[in-house]
Amino acid sequence: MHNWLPRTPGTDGTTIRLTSSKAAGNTFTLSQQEDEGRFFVDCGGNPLTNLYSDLQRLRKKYLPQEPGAAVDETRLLRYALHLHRTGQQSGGPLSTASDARSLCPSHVGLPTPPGSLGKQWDRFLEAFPVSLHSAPQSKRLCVGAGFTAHRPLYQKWRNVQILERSSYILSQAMGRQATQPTEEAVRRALTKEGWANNTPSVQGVVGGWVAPRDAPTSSQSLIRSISEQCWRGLAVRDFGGLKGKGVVATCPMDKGDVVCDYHGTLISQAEGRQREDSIYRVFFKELCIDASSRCDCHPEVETYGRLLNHSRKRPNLKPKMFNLTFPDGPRPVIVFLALQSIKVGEELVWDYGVTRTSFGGEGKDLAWLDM
Ligand SMILES: C[S@@+](CC[C@H](N)C(=O)[O-])C[C@H]1O[C@@H](n2cnc3c(N)ncnc32)[C@H](O)[C@@H]1O
Repeated sequence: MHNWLPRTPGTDGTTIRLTSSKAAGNTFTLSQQEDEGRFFVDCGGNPLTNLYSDLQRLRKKYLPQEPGAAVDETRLLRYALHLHRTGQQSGGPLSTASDARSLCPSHVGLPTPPGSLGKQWDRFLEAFPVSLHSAPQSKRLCVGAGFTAHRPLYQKWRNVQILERSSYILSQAMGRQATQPTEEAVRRALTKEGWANNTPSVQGVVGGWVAPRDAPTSSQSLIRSISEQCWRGLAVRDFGGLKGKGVVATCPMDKGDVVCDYHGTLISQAEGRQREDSIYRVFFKELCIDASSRCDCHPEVETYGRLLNHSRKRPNLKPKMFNLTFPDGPRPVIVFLALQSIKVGEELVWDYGVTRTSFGGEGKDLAWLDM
Protein backbone atom coordinates (compact mmCIF):
# COMPACT_ATOMS: atom_id res chain seq x y z
CA MET A 1 0.00 0.00 0.00
CA HIS A 2 1.23 3.48 -0.72
CA ASN A 3 1.56 6.04 1.95
CA TRP A 4 3.00 9.45 2.50
CA LEU A 5 3.82 10.24 6.01
CA PRO A 6 4.12 13.68 7.45
CA ARG A 7 6.44 14.12 10.39
CA THR A 8 5.41 16.33 13.26
CA PRO A 9 6.69 19.82 12.55
CA GLY A 10 10.05 20.57 14.07
CA THR A 11 11.58 23.95 14.51
CA ASP A 12 13.20 23.69 11.13
CA GLY A 13 10.03 22.82 9.26
CA THR A 14 8.12 19.70 8.35
CA THR A 15 9.15 16.85 6.15
CA ILE A 16 6.64 14.87 4.17
CA ARG A 17 8.16 11.59 3.14
CA LEU A 18 6.70 9.93 0.08
CA THR A 19 6.97 6.20 0.17
CA SER A 20 4.79 5.14 -2.71
CA SER A 21 6.34 2.83 -5.23
CA LYS A 22 6.61 5.72 -7.70
CA ALA A 23 7.92 8.27 -5.32
CA ALA A 24 9.90 6.27 -2.79
CA GLY A 25 12.55 8.29 -1.10
CA ASN A 26 11.21 11.66 -2.18
CA THR A 27 10.70 14.20 0.51
CA PHE A 28 9.17 17.62 0.77
CA THR A 29 10.47 19.86 3.45
CA LEU A 30 8.02 22.52 4.40
CA SER A 31 9.69 25.62 5.66
CA GLN A 32 8.40 28.36 7.88
CA GLN A 33 6.12 29.27 4.99
CA GLU A 34 3.96 26.57 6.36
CA ASP A 35 3.16 28.93 9.17
CA GLU A 36 1.41 31.03 6.60
CA GLY A 37 -0.60 28.00 5.57
CA ARG A 38 1.29 27.81 2.28
CA PHE A 39 2.05 24.22 1.79
CA PHE A 40 2.89 24.27 -1.86
CA VAL A 41 3.29 26.69 -4.68
CA ASP A 42 1.69 26.58 -8.09
CA CYS A 43 3.56 26.40 -11.38
CA GLY A 44 4.02 30.15 -11.32
CA GLY A 45 5.53 30.02 -7.85
CA ASN A 46 2.51 31.58 -6.17
CA PRO A 47 1.64 30.26 -2.74
CA LEU A 48 -1.49 28.18 -2.52
CA THR A 49 -3.74 28.54 0.44
CA ASN A 50 -6.20 25.76 -0.14
CA LEU A 51 -4.97 22.68 1.64
CA TYR A 52 -7.56 20.56 -0.06
CA SER A 53 -6.47 21.30 -3.58
CA ASP A 54 -2.79 21.26 -2.63
CA LEU A 55 -3.08 17.78 -1.28
CA GLN A 56 -5.21 16.65 -4.15
CA ARG A 57 -2.48 17.78 -6.48
CA LEU A 58 0.22 16.10 -4.49
CA ARG A 59 -1.77 12.93 -4.28
CA LYS A 60 -2.59 12.90 -7.95
CA LYS A 61 1.00 13.41 -8.91
CA TYR A 62 2.69 10.92 -6.65
CA LEU A 63 0.24 8.38 -5.46
CA PRO A 64 -1.07 5.52 -7.51
CA GLN A 65 -4.83 5.07 -7.25
CA GLU A 66 -5.63 1.85 -5.47
CA PRO A 67 -9.38 1.80 -5.18
CA GLY A 68 -9.58 -1.38 -3.18
CA ALA A 69 -6.65 -0.83 -0.86
CA ALA A 70 -7.15 -1.46 2.79
CA VAL A 71 -6.32 1.36 5.12
CA ASP A 72 -4.42 1.19 8.35
CA GLU A 73 -6.84 2.97 10.60
CA THR A 74 -4.38 4.15 13.24
CA ARG A 75 -2.04 5.58 10.70
CA LEU A 76 -4.94 7.09 8.82
CA LEU A 77 -6.19 8.98 11.82
CA ARG A 78 -2.72 10.06 12.84
CA TYR A 79 -1.99 11.13 9.34
CA ALA A 80 -5.16 13.14 8.99
CA LEU A 81 -4.60 14.78 12.31
CA HIS A 82 -1.00 15.61 11.47
CA LEU A 83 -2.22 17.21 8.31
CA HIS A 84 -4.67 19.22 10.25
CA ARG A 85 -2.07 20.26 12.75
CA THR A 86 0.43 21.23 10.15
CA GLY A 87 -2.16 22.84 7.97
CA GLN A 88 -3.33 25.09 10.71
CA GLN A 89 -0.29 26.56 12.21
CA SER A 90 -1.68 30.04 12.43
CA GLY A 91 -5.31 29.82 12.99
CA GLY A 92 -7.69 27.15 11.75
CA PRO A 93 -7.94 25.12 14.90
CA LEU A 94 -8.61 21.44 15.16
CA SER A 95 -9.06 19.18 18.03
CA THR A 96 -10.31 15.69 17.48
CA ALA A 97 -10.39 12.76 15.20
CA SER A 98 -13.80 13.91 14.09
CA ASP A 99 -12.01 16.71 12.41
CA ALA A 100 -9.87 14.20 10.67
CA ARG A 101 -13.00 12.68 9.31
CA SER A 102 -13.86 15.86 7.57
CA LEU A 103 -10.71 15.45 5.51
CA CYS A 104 -11.75 12.07 4.33
CA PRO A 105 -11.65 10.33 2.12
CA SER A 106 -9.23 11.77 -0.36
CA HIS A 107 -7.02 13.73 2.00
CA VAL A 108 -6.00 10.83 4.06
CA GLY A 109 -5.42 8.25 1.45
CA LEU A 110 -8.75 6.54 1.65
CA PRO A 111 -9.11 4.92 -1.69
CA THR A 112 -10.90 7.35 -3.93
CA PRO A 113 -12.49 5.48 -6.78
CA PRO A 114 -11.52 7.16 -10.00
CA GLY A 115 -13.98 8.20 -12.70
CA SER A 116 -17.28 6.46 -12.76
CA LEU A 117 -16.47 4.68 -9.53
CA GLY A 118 -16.27 8.07 -7.84
CA LYS A 119 -19.79 8.81 -9.07
CA GLN A 120 -20.94 5.43 -7.86
CA TRP A 121 -19.57 6.27 -4.43
CA ASP A 122 -21.93 9.25 -4.09
CA ARG A 123 -24.88 7.10 -5.05
CA PHE A 124 -23.63 4.30 -2.87
CA LEU A 125 -23.55 6.63 0.14
CA GLU A 126 -27.08 7.74 -0.58
CA ALA A 127 -28.29 4.17 -0.87
CA PHE A 128 -26.29 2.93 2.12
CA PRO A 129 -25.66 5.87 4.44
CA VAL A 130 -22.82 5.49 6.88
CA SER A 131 -23.84 5.73 10.48
CA LEU A 132 -22.40 4.57 13.76
CA HIS A 133 -24.57 1.52 13.96
CA SER A 134 -25.32 0.55 10.40
CA ALA A 135 -24.02 -2.78 9.17
CA PRO A 136 -22.05 -3.13 5.97
CA GLN A 137 -24.08 -4.29 3.03
CA SER A 138 -23.84 -7.74 1.55
CA LYS A 139 -22.44 -8.14 -1.92
CA ARG A 140 -25.79 -9.44 -3.12
CA LEU A 141 -27.60 -6.34 -1.89
CA CYS A 142 -25.03 -4.02 -3.47
CA VAL A 143 -25.01 -5.74 -6.80
CA GLY A 144 -28.81 -5.95 -6.68
CA ALA A 145 -28.89 -2.17 -6.18
CA GLY A 146 -26.77 -1.71 -9.29
CA PHE A 147 -23.32 -1.27 -7.73
CA THR A 148 -21.13 -3.50 -9.78
CA ALA A 149 -17.85 -2.46 -8.16
CA HIS A 150 -18.84 -3.84 -4.82
CA ARG A 151 -15.42 -4.42 -3.24
CA PRO A 152 -13.87 -0.90 -3.37
CA LEU A 153 -17.17 0.73 -2.42
CA TYR A 154 -17.62 -1.68 0.45
CA GLN A 155 -14.06 -1.08 1.66
CA LYS A 156 -14.43 2.66 1.48
CA TRP A 157 -17.73 2.53 3.30
CA ARG A 158 -16.07 0.58 6.11
CA ASN A 159 -13.23 3.07 6.31
CA VAL A 160 -15.59 6.00 6.59
CA GLN A 161 -17.54 4.20 9.31
CA ILE A 162 -14.35 3.45 11.22
CA LEU A 163 -13.52 7.15 11.24
CA GLU A 164 -17.03 8.08 12.30
CA ARG A 165 -16.88 5.53 15.10
CA SER A 166 -13.41 6.61 16.18
CA SER A 167 -14.56 10.18 16.35
CA TYR A 168 -17.63 9.27 18.35
CA ILE A 169 -15.70 7.12 20.82
CA LEU A 170 -13.19 9.90 21.22
CA SER A 171 -15.93 12.37 22.06
CA GLN A 172 -17.31 9.93 24.64
CA ALA A 173 -13.99 9.06 26.22
CA MET A 174 -12.35 12.49 26.36
CA GLY A 175 -12.13 14.35 29.63
CA ARG A 176 -14.43 17.30 30.29
CA GLN A 177 -11.86 19.74 29.06
CA ALA A 178 -11.24 17.62 25.97
CA THR A 179 -8.17 16.10 27.57
CA GLN A 180 -6.64 13.01 26.01
CA PRO A 181 -8.67 9.91 26.86
CA THR A 182 -7.04 7.01 28.65
CA GLU A 183 -6.99 3.62 26.98
CA GLU A 184 -9.27 2.41 29.73
CA ALA A 185 -11.87 5.10 28.99
CA VAL A 186 -11.76 4.28 25.29
CA ARG A 187 -12.12 0.57 26.03
CA ARG A 188 -15.15 1.28 28.23
CA ALA A 189 -16.77 3.43 25.56
CA LEU A 190 -16.16 0.75 22.95
CA THR A 191 -17.57 -1.99 25.15
CA LYS A 192 -20.68 0.10 25.73
CA GLU A 193 -21.32 0.28 22.01
CA GLY A 194 -20.76 -3.44 21.58
CA TRP A 195 -19.91 -3.27 17.88
CA ALA A 196 -19.21 -6.76 16.64
CA ASN A 197 -17.06 -5.75 13.70
CA ASN A 198 -15.47 -2.77 11.99
CA THR A 199 -14.49 -1.57 15.43
CA PRO A 200 -11.79 1.06 15.85
CA SER A 201 -8.78 -0.01 17.87
CA VAL A 202 -8.15 1.48 21.31
CA GLN A 203 -4.73 2.72 20.23
CA GLY A 204 -6.17 4.21 17.07
CA VAL A 205 -8.70 6.26 19.01
CA VAL A 206 -6.27 7.41 21.68
CA GLY A 207 -3.70 8.24 19.01
CA GLY A 208 -6.28 10.28 17.13
CA TRP A 209 -6.68 12.81 19.90
CA VAL A 210 -5.28 16.29 19.35
CA ALA A 211 -5.12 19.04 21.92
CA PRO A 212 -7.80 21.70 21.34
CA ARG A 213 -6.69 24.92 19.78
CA ASP A 214 -8.20 28.33 19.79
CA ALA A 215 -11.05 29.29 17.51
CA PRO A 216 -10.17 31.58 14.58
CA THR A 217 -9.73 35.09 15.80
CA SER A 218 -8.64 37.02 12.74
CA SER A 219 -10.15 37.34 9.30
CA GLN A 220 -7.09 35.59 7.86
CA SER A 221 -7.54 32.56 10.09
CA LEU A 222 -11.25 32.61 9.36
CA ILE A 223 -10.59 32.64 5.62
CA ARG A 224 -8.24 29.70 6.05
CA SER A 225 -10.71 27.72 8.13
CA ILE A 226 -13.41 28.30 5.53
CA SER A 227 -11.17 27.55 2.56
CA GLU A 228 -9.90 24.35 4.11
CA GLN A 229 -13.10 23.46 5.92
CA CYS A 230 -11.12 22.86 9.06
CA TRP A 231 -13.08 23.41 12.22
CA ARG A 232 -12.17 22.34 15.70
CA GLY A 233 -14.15 20.16 18.01
CA LEU A 234 -17.09 19.17 15.82
CA ALA A 235 -18.54 15.75 15.13
CA VAL A 236 -21.53 14.65 13.09
CA ARG A 237 -24.01 12.55 15.00
CA ASP A 238 -26.97 10.71 13.58
CA PHE A 239 -29.97 11.28 15.83
CA GLY A 240 -32.10 9.03 13.69
CA GLY A 241 -35.77 9.50 12.86
CA LEU A 242 -36.97 12.65 11.17
CA LYS A 243 -34.32 14.74 12.80
CA GLY A 244 -31.53 12.92 11.02
CA LYS A 245 -27.99 14.10 11.44
CA GLY A 246 -26.75 16.93 13.60
CA VAL A 247 -23.51 18.34 14.94
CA VAL A 248 -22.15 17.96 18.47
CA ALA A 249 -19.24 19.65 20.21
CA THR A 250 -16.26 17.48 20.97
CA CYS A 251 -14.38 20.17 22.82
CA PRO A 252 -15.58 22.96 25.10
CA MET A 253 -16.35 26.25 23.40
CA ASP A 254 -16.55 29.75 24.78
CA LYS A 255 -19.12 32.42 24.12
CA GLY A 256 -18.24 34.25 20.91
CA ASP A 257 -16.11 31.44 19.46
CA VAL A 258 -16.37 30.91 15.74
CA VAL A 259 -17.74 27.41 15.30
CA CYS A 260 -18.00 26.91 11.53
CA ASP A 261 -19.44 28.51 8.43
CA TYR A 262 -22.55 27.72 6.42
CA HIS A 263 -20.77 26.33 3.43
CA GLY A 264 -22.58 26.09 0.11
CA THR A 265 -23.24 27.79 -3.16
CA LEU A 266 -23.82 31.52 -3.04
CA ILE A 267 -26.77 32.48 -5.25
CA SER A 268 -29.25 35.33 -5.47
CA GLN A 269 -32.24 35.39 -3.17
CA ALA A 270 -34.52 35.03 -6.21
CA GLU A 271 -32.71 31.90 -7.37
CA GLY A 272 -32.77 30.53 -3.86
CA ARG A 273 -36.54 30.97 -3.68
CA GLN A 274 -36.92 28.86 -6.79
CA ARG A 275 -35.06 25.95 -5.20
CA GLU A 276 -38.07 24.98 -3.17
CA ASP A 277 -36.97 21.40 -2.70
CA SER A 278 -33.83 22.32 -0.83
CA ILE A 279 -34.01 22.23 2.95
CA TYR A 280 -30.46 23.55 3.08
CA ARG A 281 -31.01 27.19 2.13
CA VAL A 282 -30.05 30.19 4.21
CA PHE A 283 -31.27 33.62 3.11
CA PHE A 284 -29.66 36.90 4.02
CA LYS A 285 -29.76 40.34 2.46
CA GLU A 286 -30.38 39.81 -1.26
CA LEU A 287 -28.53 36.51 -1.20
CA CYS A 288 -28.92 32.85 -0.43
CA ILE A 289 -26.49 30.04 0.35
CA ASP A 290 -27.73 26.70 -0.83
CA ALA A 291 -25.95 23.74 0.72
CA SER A 292 -28.21 21.04 -0.67
CA SER A 293 -25.40 19.35 -2.51
CA ARG A 294 -21.75 19.11 -1.75
CA CYS A 295 -19.84 22.20 -2.74
CA ASP A 296 -17.49 22.24 -5.72
CA CYS A 297 -14.58 23.29 -3.57
CA HIS A 298 -14.84 20.38 -1.10
CA PRO A 299 -16.83 17.75 -2.98
CA GLU A 300 -15.77 14.93 -0.69
CA VAL A 301 -16.28 16.70 2.60
CA GLU A 302 -19.45 16.61 4.66
CA THR A 303 -19.50 20.22 5.78
CA TYR A 304 -20.85 20.95 9.24
CA GLY A 305 -22.95 24.11 8.78
CA ARG A 306 -25.61 22.41 6.67
CA LEU A 307 -26.11 19.74 9.32
CA LEU A 308 -26.79 22.11 12.19
CA ASN A 309 -30.30 21.54 13.50
CA HIS A 310 -32.81 24.08 14.73
CA SER A 311 -33.83 25.21 18.18
CA ARG A 312 -36.03 28.24 18.68
CA LYS A 313 -36.04 28.12 22.46
CA ARG A 314 -32.52 26.98 23.27
CA PRO A 315 -30.14 27.92 20.47
CA ASN A 316 -26.46 27.88 21.40
CA LEU A 317 -25.23 29.33 18.10
CA LYS A 318 -26.10 32.40 16.12
CA PRO A 319 -25.35 33.08 12.47
CA LYS A 320 -23.45 36.21 11.54
CA MET A 321 -22.54 37.59 8.16
CA PHE A 322 -18.99 38.71 7.39
CA ASN A 323 -17.58 40.16 4.21
CA LEU A 324 -14.25 38.47 3.63
CA THR A 325 -11.64 38.88 0.94
CA PHE A 326 -10.60 35.46 -0.33
CA PRO A 327 -7.71 34.94 -2.75
CA ASP A 328 -10.28 34.78 -5.58
CA GLY A 329 -12.09 37.93 -4.48
CA PRO A 330 -14.42 39.27 -1.82
CA ARG A 331 -17.61 37.50 -0.83
CA PRO A 332 -20.01 37.40 2.08
CA VAL A 333 -20.00 34.36 4.35
CA ILE A 334 -22.28 33.15 7.10
CA VAL A 335 -20.43 32.07 10.20
CA PHE A 336 -21.85 30.55 13.38
CA LEU A 337 -20.75 31.99 16.71
CA ALA A 338 -21.25 30.37 20.11
CA LEU A 339 -23.94 32.23 22.07
CA GLN A 340 -22.69 30.83 25.37
CA SER A 341 -20.21 28.32 26.78
CA ILE A 342 -20.78 24.95 25.18
CA LYS A 343 -19.90 21.63 26.76
CA VAL A 344 -18.46 18.51 25.14
CA GLY A 345 -21.25 16.35 23.76
CA GLU A 346 -23.79 19.22 23.47
CA GLU A 347 -25.67 19.42 20.22
CA LEU A 348 -25.03 22.63 18.33
CA VAL A 349 -28.25 24.29 17.23
CA TRP A 350 -29.36 27.65 15.92
CA ASP A 351 -32.69 29.37 15.49
CA TYR A 352 -33.71 29.01 11.85
CA GLY A 353 -35.93 32.04 12.41
CA VAL A 354 -39.14 30.35 11.38
CA THR A 355 -42.05 29.01 13.40
CA ARG A 356 -44.97 26.80 12.56
CA THR A 357 -46.98 29.86 11.66
CA SER A 358 -44.37 31.42 9.37
CA PHE A 359 -45.25 31.74 5.72
CA GLY A 360 -48.99 31.49 6.36
CA GLY A 361 -48.73 28.36 8.47
CA GLU A 362 -46.80 26.34 5.95
CA GLY A 363 -45.09 24.34 8.68
CA LYS A 364 -48.06 23.85 11.00
CA ASP A 365 -47.40 20.12 11.38
CA LEU A 366 -43.74 20.58 12.20
CA ALA A 367 -43.70 20.69 15.99
CA TRP A 368 -39.89 20.86 16.09
CA LEU A 369 -39.99 24.34 14.55
CA ASP A 370 -41.34 25.75 17.81
CA MET A 371 -39.05 23.84 20.14
C1 LIG B 1 -30.46 22.07 7.43
S1 LIG B 1 -31.10 20.48 7.73
C2 LIG B 1 -30.28 20.01 9.19
C3 LIG B 1 -29.60 18.68 9.04
C4 LIG B 1 -30.53 17.51 8.93
N1 LIG B 1 -30.91 17.04 10.25
C5 LIG B 1 -29.92 16.39 8.13
O1 LIG B 1 -29.81 15.25 8.61
O2 LIG B 1 -29.53 16.65 6.99
C6 LIG B 1 -32.73 20.92 8.25
C7 LIG B 1 -33.62 19.74 8.47
O3 LIG B 1 -33.26 19.03 9.64
C8 LIG B 1 -34.42 18.63 10.38
N2 LIG B 1 -34.39 19.32 11.67
C9 LIG B 1 -33.70 20.44 12.00
N3 LIG B 1 -33.87 20.74 13.28
C10 LIG B 1 -34.66 19.80 13.82
C11 LIG B 1 -35.19 19.57 15.11
N4 LIG B 1 -34.93 20.37 16.11
N5 LIG B 1 -35.98 18.49 15.28
C12 LIG B 1 -36.25 17.65 14.26
N6 LIG B 1 -35.78 17.82 13.00
C13 LIG B 1 -35.00 18.88 12.79
C14 LIG B 1 -35.61 19.04 9.55
O4 LIG B 1 -35.97 17.96 8.74
C15 LIG B 1 -35.05 20.15 8.69
O5 LIG B 1 -35.76 20.29 7.49
